[in-house]
Amino acid sequence: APATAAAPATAVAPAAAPTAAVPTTAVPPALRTWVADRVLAPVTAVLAAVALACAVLDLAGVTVSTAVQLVPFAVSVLVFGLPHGALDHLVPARLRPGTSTVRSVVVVVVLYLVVGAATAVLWAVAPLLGFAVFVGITWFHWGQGDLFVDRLLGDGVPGPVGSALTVALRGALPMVVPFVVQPGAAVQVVVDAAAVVDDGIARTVLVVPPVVRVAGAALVVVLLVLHAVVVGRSSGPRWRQVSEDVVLVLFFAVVPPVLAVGLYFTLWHAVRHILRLELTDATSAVELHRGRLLAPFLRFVRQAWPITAIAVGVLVVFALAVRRADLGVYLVLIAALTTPHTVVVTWMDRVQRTWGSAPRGLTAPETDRDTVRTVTARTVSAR
Ligand SMILES: CC1=C(/C=C/C(C)=C/C=C/C(C)=C/C=O)C(C)(C)CCC1
Ligand SMILES: [Fe+2]
Repeated sequence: APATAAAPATAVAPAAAPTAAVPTTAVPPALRTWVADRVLAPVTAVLAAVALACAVLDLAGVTVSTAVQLVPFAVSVLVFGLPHGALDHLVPARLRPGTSTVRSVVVVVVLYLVVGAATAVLWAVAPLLGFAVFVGITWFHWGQGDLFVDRLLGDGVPGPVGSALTVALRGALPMVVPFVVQPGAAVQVVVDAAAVVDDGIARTVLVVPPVVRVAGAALVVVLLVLHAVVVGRSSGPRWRQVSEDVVLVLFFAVVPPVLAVGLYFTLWHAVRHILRLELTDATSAVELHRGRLLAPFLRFVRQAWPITAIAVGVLVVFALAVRRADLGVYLVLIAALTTPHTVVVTWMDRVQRTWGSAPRGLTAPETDRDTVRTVTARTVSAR
């Protein structure tokens, strides 16, 4: 009898204790290492290399052609970028036990129709305001994407204030730095996108007032310094945080804005979010825990292609309707999709508690360490 009484206690303890008490150990170290070394570090290195190349070209007086600058956004229609939101309809079913797939799909489809339509109406009535709201939402959304990765890896700045600082800084780097350092090029993108819905705006000459540039620069510097100080004081690993901050600020300062934002969207934000989604799929999560990156990604591609195809269809219809096919058209579509997508991801943040001190359920519940061990043992013994 004592043996049977003791058994459940030992079986439960290892899985439950770390999640509740020590957030940094909620994700096994192996997964943290795979993600940091094989996904995050290579992407940071690519951005650093592009920044260096652009700085050298700039010194040599060479300008990067518009066609080349558009490549990452063009690629993002099919690779990483547009697909990264294509599983939103499955998110409630995956993260809330007991939610049926049908209910999950219906709720998210209604959300997309209502919130996406509201965004489209705002653009139709006031395109420049529409773009401004889009920049604000992207600031928040790209920041929250980085916050999740911090929580997954157990580094970064903890607690609600730390979360707000992380989101404010990481969203500001792509959304504020281009307007501060390369205002002419950045503002041209805004005018081109607004002109999709109101061609009168095409002739508008927008300028970023010097005072706004100075205020933007001051804000970014303050956020960078605060982040560096708080990360420096923390006991966790600091190298990733600080190196990413430095690379991102230089990247958005020297790389032409369209190229910079396109590369960041595709390789940084979308890749990180796809990883987050893969971790909500039990099969993929187990594979990720074992260091496999390709199989979960192919699984994601299989799950994401139908909605991606629908989104591409909407893009084509929209381009035909406005009789243009350029970055502006793509950005208007992304704006309409990003508002509901951000609602879904904010809901994920709530369920996964990424803003609090003790994040929970960052990976599918079936993939705690014991399950991974059992699955591994089963696979090994089957050989
Ligand atoms: C292209 C570009 C800009 C804005 C891009 C935006 C706002 C993109 C948003 C994409 C999203 C939200 C994708 C989904 O996650 C700026 C900042 C005006 C600077 C100039 C280049
Ligand atoms: Fe996103």
